[in-house]
Amino acid sequence: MEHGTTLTQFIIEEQRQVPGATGDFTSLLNDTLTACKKIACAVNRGGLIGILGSADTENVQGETQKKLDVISNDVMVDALEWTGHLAGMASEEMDDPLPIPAEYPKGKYLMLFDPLDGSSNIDVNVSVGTIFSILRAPEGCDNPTVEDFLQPGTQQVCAGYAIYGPATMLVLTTGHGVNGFTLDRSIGEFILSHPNMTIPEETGEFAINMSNQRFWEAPVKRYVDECIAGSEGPRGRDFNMRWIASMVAEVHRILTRGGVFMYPIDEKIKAKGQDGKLRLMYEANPMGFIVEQAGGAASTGRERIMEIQPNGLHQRVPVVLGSKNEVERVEEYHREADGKQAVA
Ligand SMILES: O=P(O)(O)OC[C@H]1O[C@](O)(COP(=O)(O)O)[C@@H](O)[C@@H]1O
Repeated sequence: MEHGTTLTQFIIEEQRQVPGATGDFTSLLNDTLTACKKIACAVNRGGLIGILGSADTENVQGETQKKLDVISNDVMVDALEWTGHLAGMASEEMDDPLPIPAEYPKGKYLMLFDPLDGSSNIDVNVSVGTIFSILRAPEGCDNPTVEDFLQPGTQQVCAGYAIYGPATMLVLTTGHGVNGFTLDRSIGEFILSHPNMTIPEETGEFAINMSNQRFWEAPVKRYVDECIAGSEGPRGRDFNMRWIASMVAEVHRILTRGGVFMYPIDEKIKAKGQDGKLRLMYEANPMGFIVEQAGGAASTGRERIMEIQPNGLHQRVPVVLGSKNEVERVEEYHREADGKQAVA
């Protein structure tokens, strides 16, 4: 595809390779693009129209919502509920699945999304984003239950994210590689700018919230200590560290120049009775699909994320993703530690 290709043209030409494609999926993606453009506009003008700061409401995660969390969620719902392509949708900001109102036709897809990822960065003007995952709805399903959404990541039809940074970009996969599109505000179109994004297997860059170090499990402590020990240590080479606190921005950096991103389980998270920080259905699964399609790997440290059978809409999981060799090394350290624990 030559540069200058719009995302709509890209998807239409890709769908022509899909036997029996009806155009539904292409339209659903177009509706999602429109929502992301509207969110980009709101994020961009946030300080001018008084929508920065907290909404003083809590979401199902027990987190205080930002005004833009709520606004972005409403934008996604308004852009998607009337289109006739969805049977239902679910979001980080909504406790339960949202059925399609009776006055609108129902469709054959389910959409899960994190309307604004990296919320802690909104007010400080650091990159944030929207993450989405598209699944097929069970045949003839008009009113999807939670169970209908609980499909492993391997069942995703499409996964993508919009990143609202110096440039607004949209990166997605439909299972045929990963492509990045930049919003050309002069024409209001996403244009192919990063064809066939791939993650190098080797990297010298890791990302983790170091302030949680004292709570980490032994395999993560060992991996990070060895990176920090650099050329004098067992890895025999130096590593750089990054932490933006927006998963979208971390994954985008890794798709652009490699790296490994970790939000492992730790004693602090366990003490809250949780299984991780990040959510499986609308953070780990879509990012796992994108990373794997770009030649990387996505794991909990102990298993492939995309093979997890979900047990809840807002289920949390540990996340280790990025350059394949590093993810496999972290998994190896978990096997060794668990093995030692199993023997002990
Ligand atoms: O606050 P911490 O521990 O640095 O965690 C940052 C992580 O939490 C998140 O902000 C969670 O996502 P939300 O902002 O959608 O709740 C990730 O984007 C990011 O990687």
